Amino acid sequence: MAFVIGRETNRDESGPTGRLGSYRALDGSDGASLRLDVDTPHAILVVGKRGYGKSYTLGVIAEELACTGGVAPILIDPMGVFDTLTDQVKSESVPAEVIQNPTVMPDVLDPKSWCSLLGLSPESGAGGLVWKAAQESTTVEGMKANVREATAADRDVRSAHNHLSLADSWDVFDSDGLNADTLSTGKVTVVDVSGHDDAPMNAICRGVGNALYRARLSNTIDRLPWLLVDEAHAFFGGVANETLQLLLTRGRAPGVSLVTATQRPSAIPAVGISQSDILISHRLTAQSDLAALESAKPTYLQGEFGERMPTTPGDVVIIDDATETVHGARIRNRKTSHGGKSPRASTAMRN
Ligand SMILES: Nc1ncnc2c1ncn2[C@@H]1O[C@H](COP(=O)(O)OP(=O)(O)OP(=O)(O)O)[C@@H](O)[C@H]1O
Repeated sequence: MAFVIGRETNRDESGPTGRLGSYRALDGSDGASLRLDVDTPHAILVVGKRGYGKSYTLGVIAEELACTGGVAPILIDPMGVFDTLTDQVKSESVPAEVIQNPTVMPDVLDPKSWCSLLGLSPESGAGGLVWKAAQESTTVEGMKANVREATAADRDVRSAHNHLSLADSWDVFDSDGLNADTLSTGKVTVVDVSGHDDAPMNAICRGVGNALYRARLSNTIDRLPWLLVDEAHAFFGGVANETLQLLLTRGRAPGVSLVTATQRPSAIPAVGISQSDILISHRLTAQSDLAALESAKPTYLQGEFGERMPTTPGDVVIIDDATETVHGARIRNRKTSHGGKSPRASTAMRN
């Protein structure tokens, strides 16, 4: 019989689950099957040092969600490695689509976030102009016009205008940008933000997260969204931070799940760890990362965690708040191919 991570022991057992992998026996062999509750909303944090399987695990969760009814999985892909989810697989099809060149609505950013996105202090002359423009206009063109018409020092007008022109050149803002209806499909939607700098990547992540949250609050979509974010430290450090924290603290009530993956748990806010009800940890060795996890989850981590630290890619320790249990497991093989392999000179020589 399989154990279901994230499902309280006294809960009805009929809801959907996804296959995560299997227990890791002491001799390294596979034990009983381990599944993930995908019936109710969760906040899941996947951590591990480079090359030990975080993206692979995110791909496994995405594959399971793609094959689950009633959910809308959306994966923010900063490295462009998840387009392989659309691979045709013989065994079982994984419904997936990739959105290249995604755009979001400009009004997803409030005036303060516009200043922060452009690296302007709201107290500066140029920052003040951007703040006012964002308050009074909902398109980047409109904001630029607003700045041009402002009565202010030439230098500030030029600076504010140049910063807005830079944002325009990213091509990520559009009044017809991604909305919850387009994102809420039975497939896993990969939002490819690779090729963008941190600022535009963050704007897209924020736009997608906000759209899903608002749509669930206003009951305009039926499916329960699951937002999966790889390299999450890059988003917790930018304008997407506010949205990710909102989803972590208030997302589950309207039915929005968040799955974040990072190689640097010490670089994400403590709430990113403490508010996650499921922690999937691949191998970690940096003392600062272990300390960040231990200070946010002391009850489960003391003793057992260090002792069970995995040594092989694909092996994990799972800490489950719902059942207050810790599990040593091996994540299953992907159905679709994994696109996150490190480039190797020896492979390039063979080609
Ligand atoms: N569950 C697994 N089963 C089989 N192989 C795995 C598994 N997890 C990881 N691997 C192997 O480990 C390699 C590295 O995994 P992955 O790309 O997910 O690492 P990562 O932790 O995301 O690294 P990075 O931080 O560099 O993105 C994969 O290419 C794959 O070969």
